[in-house]
Amino acid sequence: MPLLVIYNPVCGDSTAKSFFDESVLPLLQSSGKVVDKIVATEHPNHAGQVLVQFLNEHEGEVVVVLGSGDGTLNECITTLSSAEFTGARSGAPPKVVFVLVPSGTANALYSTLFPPPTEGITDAGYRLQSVKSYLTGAKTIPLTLAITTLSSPPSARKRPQAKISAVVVSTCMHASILKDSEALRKEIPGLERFKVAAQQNSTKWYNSWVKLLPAPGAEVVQIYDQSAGAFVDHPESHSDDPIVDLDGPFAYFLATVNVDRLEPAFMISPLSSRIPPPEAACDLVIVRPFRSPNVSADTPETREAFVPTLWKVLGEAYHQGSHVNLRYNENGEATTEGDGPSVVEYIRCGGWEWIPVDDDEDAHYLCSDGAISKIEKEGRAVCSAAAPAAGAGFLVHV
Ligand SMILES: Nc1ncnc2c1ncn2[C@@H]1O[C@H](COP(=O)(O)OP(=O)(O)OP(=O)(O)O)[C@@H](O)[C@H]1O
Repeated sequence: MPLLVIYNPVCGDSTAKSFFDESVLPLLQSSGKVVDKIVATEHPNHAGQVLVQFLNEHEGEVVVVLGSGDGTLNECITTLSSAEFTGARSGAPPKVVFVLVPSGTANALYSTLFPPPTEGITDAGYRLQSVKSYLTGAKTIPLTLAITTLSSPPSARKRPQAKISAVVVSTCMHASILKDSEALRKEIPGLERFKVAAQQNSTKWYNSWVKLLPAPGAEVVQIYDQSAGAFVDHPESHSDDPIVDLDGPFAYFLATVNVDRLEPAFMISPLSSRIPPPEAACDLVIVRPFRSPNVSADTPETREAFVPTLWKVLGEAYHQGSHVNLRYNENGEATTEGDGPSVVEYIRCGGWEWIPVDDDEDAHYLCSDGAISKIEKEGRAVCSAAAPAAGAGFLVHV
């Protein structure tokens, strides 16, 4: 099978080149693998261009050993999804098998597929697990894609734009943090900028209309029931009318595919690995402040008073994803011992619509695998989870 090696020399702590030169390439060679092409990316989107060119030059399914974070993987998938192929490939979507070498900052997909702790294993050993799976011919798994269509208002008569994600699609706090941390990059180069951006956005609530749609093979939308420890049918989703409408305001709204975490310890959608979906689906983590018994109005004071609840949710996500078990107690505190409403609504669905309220500027931002888009005024974002067509799509060695 044709073998392409791509690494991003500037992602994460910029060690991809030395790791490939000293560990990955020698291991491939000593295992008898012939590499057809090796490319160090030179600019954003380069990885996708290289992959499309490689596919045009080779037949059948190809293997890509990819040294990067989630952003470069996304570039490969996005470029390929809209590429026009020539010759034997025209009309037949390609099949690409990725062998991941985590080299980015967060490596959400890799740390989900190969979860820490890593005791008893060296750093190099940890990073070579997908390579070893490839060398031993072990398992591959298909990636589900989340396809988000950003539409303009009907009067604009513009084509919708599609964003493809293999990890996360979010609005609200997560999108705001990603947007603002980019603006802080020059001023604060390290991870500290995410904390500063989180502080800047801690009192924001976001107004939007939301619809939840069932997965193609499921009749209804599902919601996690803490008492049952299982997904159950959403009480407002019925087989004759499965779409669920949710009112805002929202503090947190984040959907994942393929991953249970966004960085090794930040397990924001833990049920995607604890109770794996039987088919392509999004796991949605939602926090709506009005579920709190202490919140009955949207005022600067109630927003300020809600900040500890939001921090509690995010803090518990770092503790094996235990935010999914938080409930309000009689004092309105978020606690795992409470018996009131769940603080987080954890939804499993086929997709969702986000229609931001016009005058809420902040509700118009959407994050797709780290890239920020702006939804136009009177526009909307519609996201759906998609499984690859048989014989095509993206797989990962695990
Ligand atoms: N030579 C290059 N110079 C500058 N940017 C590059 C170069 N090659 C790739 N890039 C860009 O680097 C960005 C970051 O890469 P990537 O997302 O893989 O790593 P990361 O952000 O460190 O990790 P993670 O996504 O896991 O947090 C990508 O958006 C890609 O476009």
